[in-house]
Amino acid sequence: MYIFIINPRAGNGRAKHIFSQITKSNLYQKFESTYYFTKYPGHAEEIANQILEDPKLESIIVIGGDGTIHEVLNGLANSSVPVAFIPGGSGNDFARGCNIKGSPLEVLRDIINRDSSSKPYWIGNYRQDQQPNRNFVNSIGFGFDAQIADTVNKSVYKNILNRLGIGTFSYVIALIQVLIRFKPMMVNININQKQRKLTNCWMVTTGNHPYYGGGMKIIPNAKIQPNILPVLIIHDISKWKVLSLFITVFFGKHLMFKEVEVLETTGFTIDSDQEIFFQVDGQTGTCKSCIITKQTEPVNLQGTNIR
Ligand SMILES: Nc1ncnc2c1ncn2[C@@H]1O[C@H](COP(=O)(O)OP(=O)(O)OP(=O)(O)O)[C@@H](O)[C@H]1O
Repeated sequence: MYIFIINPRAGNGRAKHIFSQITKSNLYQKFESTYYFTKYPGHAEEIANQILEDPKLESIIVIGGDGTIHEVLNGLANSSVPVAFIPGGSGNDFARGCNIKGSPLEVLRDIINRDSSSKPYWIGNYRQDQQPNRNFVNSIGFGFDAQIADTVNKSVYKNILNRLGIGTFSYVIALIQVLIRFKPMMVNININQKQRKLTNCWMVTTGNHPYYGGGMKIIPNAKIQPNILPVLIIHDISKWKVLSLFITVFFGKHLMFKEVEVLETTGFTIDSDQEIFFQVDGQTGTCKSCIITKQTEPVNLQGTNIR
């Protein structure tokens, strides 16, 4: 049996609308399924964890955005149950990263038709301030990008621009707002057996695929692969240069700047005496230390076009 988990709030109601369309289709009548709507933040994680006990469960189909798939994959712990995703959020970076194409019904058809050929996808793990280990599905970032994500999440313009289909523009507005007030971080990074102290650090970000902020190619060389995490570090840069650097992010050309480093590692730690702003799959907070690694066991994803 297929079990749908739908976030009715994702994409300002888009996910709910998509599921309603699906239930009216002939395709929906062709397989056994049931569904759950999430009722509050964190609920998708609880649902995913509970339905694992269901002996009839064949596959979980998530309809929502990046926050919803983040919760579901955290709720599944290390289970090998196949997961499929129908994008219904605002940013949908996960769908972009996994090359999920077509209308919701086309994606559903792919999921149903290809259920024997799921593709592996390697998520990342993070552990902040001695708290339990958690998973990131897209990316985790510290510093400037985290403050931009936080400003976007709290803004009034996010929903308006998303409705107009130009959601990425909210990141441009937030970038300028954050640029004016941002103070570079003082952080210690332990990476590839080297301890580095960065006194003028703008951001440290890693991801399981290139996309962030509704389609920006923040880590252009990130690949869906086991073990390796590309880590992008921006430091010792002036505010004006950051502005020109972020314009080039849209074309993936920001790696040309000498202040941008990309290292490859199996894991790293970051810490500071001060609270560091972080974003994980678009949700934000602060911490003083974090250990980041890549999960070795893959998630089985259905209905993607991962190459
Ligand atoms: N019933 C609900 N009421 C309020 N919030 C909810 C509910 N169900 C889930 N949520 C929360 O909604 C948040 C946003 O969901 P999600 O990220 O999937 O959509 P989005 O923000 O529109 O898309 P994207 O992250 O791709 O831009 C999640 O953090 C989730 O915890």
